[in-house]
Amino acid sequence: MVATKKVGILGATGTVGQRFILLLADHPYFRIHALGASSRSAGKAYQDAAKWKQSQPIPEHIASLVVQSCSSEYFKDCDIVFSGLDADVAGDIEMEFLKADLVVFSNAKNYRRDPVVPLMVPTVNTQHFDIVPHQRKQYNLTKGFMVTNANCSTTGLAVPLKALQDAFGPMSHVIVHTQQAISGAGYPGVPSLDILDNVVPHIGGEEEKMEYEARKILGGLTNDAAAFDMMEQTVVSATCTRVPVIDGHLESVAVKFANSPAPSVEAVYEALEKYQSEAEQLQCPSAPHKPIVVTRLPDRPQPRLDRDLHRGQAVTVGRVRPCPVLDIKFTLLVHNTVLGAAGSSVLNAEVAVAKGLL
Ligand SMILES: NC(=O)C1=CN([C@@H]2O[C@H](COP(=O)(O)OP(=O)(O)OC[C@H]3O[C@@H](n4cnc5c(N)ncnc54)[C@H](OP(=O)(O)O)[C@@H]3O)[C@@H](O)[C@H]2O)C=CC1
Ligand SMILES: N[C@@H](CC(=O)OP(=O)(O)O)C(=O)O
Repeated sequence: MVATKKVGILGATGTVGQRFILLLADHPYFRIHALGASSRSAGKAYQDAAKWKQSQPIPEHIASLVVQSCSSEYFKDCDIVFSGLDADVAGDIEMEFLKADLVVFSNAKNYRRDPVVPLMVPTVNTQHFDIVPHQRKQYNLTKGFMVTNANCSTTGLAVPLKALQDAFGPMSHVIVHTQQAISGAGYPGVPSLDILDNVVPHIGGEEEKMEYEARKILGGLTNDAAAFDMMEQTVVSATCTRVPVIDGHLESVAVKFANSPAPSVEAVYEALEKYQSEAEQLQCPSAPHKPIVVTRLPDRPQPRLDRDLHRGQAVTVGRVRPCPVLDIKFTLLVHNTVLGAAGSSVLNAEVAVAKGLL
């Protein structure tokens, strides 16, 4: 039985913030205690501040909570602070919270490349929590620490790549092409006249993030748990596009393994099916029973049909086939605002609780 933890949400009114509200409203041991957003929202009841766009209503006990500005003084009683802040402001605000010795789980890109901050996908690299004691020393903290989650497209990619790396050793080349949902751009996001009846073949900064982040996530930690070892032997090439889908990023992936011969299609399916995560072994309440849902149907995965499997915390993988250029290719689907954003933070925090870090 885990003792109740008070949690705060920064950026609570945004697309990711709204997902946090839904994921945390009935959580078995996290209780929403404080909500933060910009000065446009501070002082208002949540239901008046948020442009609520979820298919479920605002949970009753949250609707009347007053939104605060994002200053650590209003969050000092929180055991955990989840951040869905706009990246333009996340850097300064999250650092102020960390220096106030608070525990911060961030969705923003600002600290993903920090040498002592884990970049964590909860069904992939929760072993990276081992750097927390070193991070605390660096920042002179007693109980606080910061963990970031990855870019939403990188998150979907990292899960099957980890299963393949565990089963068949390192990959030398990964080529990925994404078809990303419009909710990835926040609210109001991409203008309807740009996206309806159209595909936009560019998402600023996204390809560089995927090419870097996958290698930090799939790398290890040094023996003294004071630095990350990037997965240097793998080159990742990404092409990112925006398509008129509301939620769910679809990705076409081709990989070449460093070792030969390459595994068969059947061996790849089996490795994906067998893959398990530490989050599930630790019996975290939001852990998917299967981090990877394998489909052998020829026309799946599809965003509308597969994004909510395992409450949006699993990655669906299908269409595994030989690649005439690299070794094998497949298609994956990730729910970009659940496992790709708020869901990752919540599950990362559950793992931190299970590991006794807070
Ligand atoms: N959408 C997605 O799929 C994913 C998003 N992310 C990342 O998560 C973060 C949030 O994204 P998203 O929810 O889409 O963005 P939104 O634009 O929908 O929401 C941004 C939030 O930040 C708040 N905010 C803006 N300016 C300030 C400020 N000056 N001070 C305090 N709060 C402020 C807004 O408050 P207010 O309402 O008051 O303006 C709002 O709550 C971003 O860093 C994004 O890159 C990561 C992975 C996936
Ligand atoms: N850029 C992503 C969402 C996002 O905000 O990513 P990041 O957290 O890496 O900035 C998308 O548009 O789908």
